[in-house]
Amino acid sequence: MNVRELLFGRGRDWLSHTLSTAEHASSEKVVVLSDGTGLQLQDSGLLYLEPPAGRPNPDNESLIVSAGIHGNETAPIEVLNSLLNELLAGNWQLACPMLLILGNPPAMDAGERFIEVNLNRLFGEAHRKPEYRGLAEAERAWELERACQAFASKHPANLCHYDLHTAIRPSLREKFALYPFVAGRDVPRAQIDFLVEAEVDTLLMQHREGTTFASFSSTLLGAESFTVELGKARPFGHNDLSQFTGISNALRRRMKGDEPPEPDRTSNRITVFEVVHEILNTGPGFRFHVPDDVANFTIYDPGTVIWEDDATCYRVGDEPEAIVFPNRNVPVGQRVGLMVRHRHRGHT
Ligand SMILES: O=C(O)CCC(=O)N[C@@H](CCC(=O)O)C(=O)O
Ligand SMILES: [Zn+2]
Repeated sequence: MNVRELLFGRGRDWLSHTLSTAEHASSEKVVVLSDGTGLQLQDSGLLYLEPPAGRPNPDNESLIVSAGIHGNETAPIEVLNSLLNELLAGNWQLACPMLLILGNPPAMDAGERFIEVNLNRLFGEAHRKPEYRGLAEAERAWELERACQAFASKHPANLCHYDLHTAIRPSLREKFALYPFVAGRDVPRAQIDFLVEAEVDTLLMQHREGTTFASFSSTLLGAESFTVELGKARPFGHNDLSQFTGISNALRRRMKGDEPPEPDRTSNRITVFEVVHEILNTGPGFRFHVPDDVANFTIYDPGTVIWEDDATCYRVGDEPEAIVFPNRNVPVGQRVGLMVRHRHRGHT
């Protein structure tokens, strides 16, 4: 049996193993590759990797890379699975400690965004709310938090987390990253370089703390974290993986600990937006005036009414604003969309 089969079973890889164990906890397994890299399958979709002692880790960094937090966002899942298959086949060697996560196995198996509740709204303290008690997604959020906390305590230096997604709508800016809000910080230059290397050309700065996975790892683990949107969500078997080589190559380079490419500092490499307003479903009187089929980053002129209810009417302010993640089908209290505009200040 090769290492892959020892970890995941005959004929399986990480993805097929995760789908096959979607409904139950998988037993913990540990294997060591011939080069000394250790792998510990902690649970379904939860894999810890550690290079052998003494292997150079040039930037002394540790990586958390997650996909499948939404089960129907399949391309990033396939990207991570392929990178792991390459590593297990001995095509390259791992330089840094890493936690790889496929977030919501039952939703992946069902081809759905989530089963009972959106996992990416349950991090931080949110999974403890009474209304989520007993739900599998609340348990999973807590399990992922504990795994990340254990990883961060063991490898606190230069912790980075990339939470990979694809979007429901088409997007006028196809690949973009969201930077969770943490008071008083700005995006490090090396992170911008990495996003550009991954062919992500748009960055959206959040305006307040959230309950997403990336927000949790930024705020509570002190990680440099991003939610990275890589294109449109499609079912397994319908992705054109040639559209994802940017992120795949950039992540592989980081995992191997290779030098980054020389950044081109002469051009405007990334366009920065900031969130100016988060639209929430306010309940029965809520009316959302953005059509269902509108693309992310569609621009609205000043004065346009975006949503209203019996007490409030939100109009675009003095400068044009764009809509991101419009989705009227969310429970009361949850996000229907983000209004964003170009950020004036900043080098990035
Ligand atoms: O396309 C959509 O409407 C959602 C795509 C998606 O899952 N995006 C993340 C963004 C997380 C963040 O706001 O940082 C999400 O909604 O959870
Ligand atoms: Zn998503």
